[in-house]
Amino acid sequence: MTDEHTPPLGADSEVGTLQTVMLHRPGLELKRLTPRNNDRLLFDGIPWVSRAQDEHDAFAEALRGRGVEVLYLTDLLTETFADESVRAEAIETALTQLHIGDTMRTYLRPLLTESSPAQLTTYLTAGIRNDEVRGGFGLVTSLIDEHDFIVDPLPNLLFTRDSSVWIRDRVAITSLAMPARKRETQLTELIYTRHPRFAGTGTLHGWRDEHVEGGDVLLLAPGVVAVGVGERTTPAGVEQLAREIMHQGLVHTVLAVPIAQERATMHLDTVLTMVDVDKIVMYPNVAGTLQAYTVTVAEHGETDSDLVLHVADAEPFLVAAAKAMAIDTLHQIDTGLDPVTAEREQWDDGNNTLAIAPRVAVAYERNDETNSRLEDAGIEVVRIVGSELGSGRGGPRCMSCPISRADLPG
Ligand SMILES: NC(=[NH2+])NCCC[C@H](N)C(=O)O
Repeated sequence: MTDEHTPPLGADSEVGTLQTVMLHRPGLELKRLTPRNNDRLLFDGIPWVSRAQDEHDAFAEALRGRGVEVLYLTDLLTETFADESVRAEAIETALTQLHIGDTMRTYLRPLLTESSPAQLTTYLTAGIRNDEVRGGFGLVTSLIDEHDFIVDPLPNLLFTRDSSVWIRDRVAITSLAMPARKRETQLTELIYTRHPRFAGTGTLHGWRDEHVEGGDVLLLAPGVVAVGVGERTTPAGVEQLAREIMHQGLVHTVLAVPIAQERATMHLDTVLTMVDVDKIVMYPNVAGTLQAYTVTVAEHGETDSDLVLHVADAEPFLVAAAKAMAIDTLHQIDTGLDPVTAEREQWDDGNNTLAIAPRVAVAYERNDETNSRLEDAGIEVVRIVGSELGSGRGGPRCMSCPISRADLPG
């Protein structure tokens, strides 16, 4: 559903003027975090939820102040649930995925079916704790601790970057690697396939059992995508993504970029982000060693599986990227940080900026050194507070899924 006020869907760069973005305002699902489950649920601490909400509201307001339309994942989901058949489909998929046994399944089905669209959104995002179910008791509920979950909460929904990514006018429904996040894409898939605003949008999702996460996917330039391969995106995952997007003619080159399989560098966007059409901010401690394999099409085929790929030898990332982008140099902002400061600021997502236009980037204010070097290089830094938001290890780029960006001039 588009009208003259709705920009066309999609993005073909990291830096074209941001028009529409999907965020998730942290809610009840964050209140589920305890010292017993935070590691499994991929948070490094227990956030102060009301403060996290304030910080997030300020982030959204900073974007709106720059003319960006902010959509919230849970609003879209609730709107999608206005349709009873979508609710039924969501409930069946959720029930199939949960490890709860048939007694609990039989009990939950009517509970979920009778709930309102908004209540269903809450159940599916904030989860259901054992002590919150009344009746339907069976072996499973007796064996699970009363404060454990029948339906796990999804605290990492905050990081909307990972559970879907737009490449030109298609949206990839990703396949998340960590068990704690798997259910997230069930929700993004419902939104993109069933919400009227996205009617007719083509989806990419041929991953089978492989993984691709949006935080690993960087749209370096129209036609050129870099994909991190490490803790989250798997080698066969990037191959499949490359096949799909090259077969569909969305891009001509994919750069596969190996990154250390560590929490600190879980996604490519924790290591580098773009701040201008030809400038990136990059974690200096990896800058000297980051490599890329350039993947292009050697021969087209009937289907994406028939495509013959050409994979070049690994080259330094900046060299491979500039060649693919057909520019002389992809500049790395010289942050000149000593390795310890660099390591501290990388951990706090200093390199995880969200460009809202060429040379304008949203960044956590705490990363003083990186931010002032960005400013020295002529980048306008829109600072946001992230003391609580950051405890999930994600910055402004992780917390945003661009749905529409203006094409770059020229
Ligand atoms: N695009 C990103 N860097 N996302 C960060 C995600 C952080 C989240 N706690 C996770 O471990 O999955």
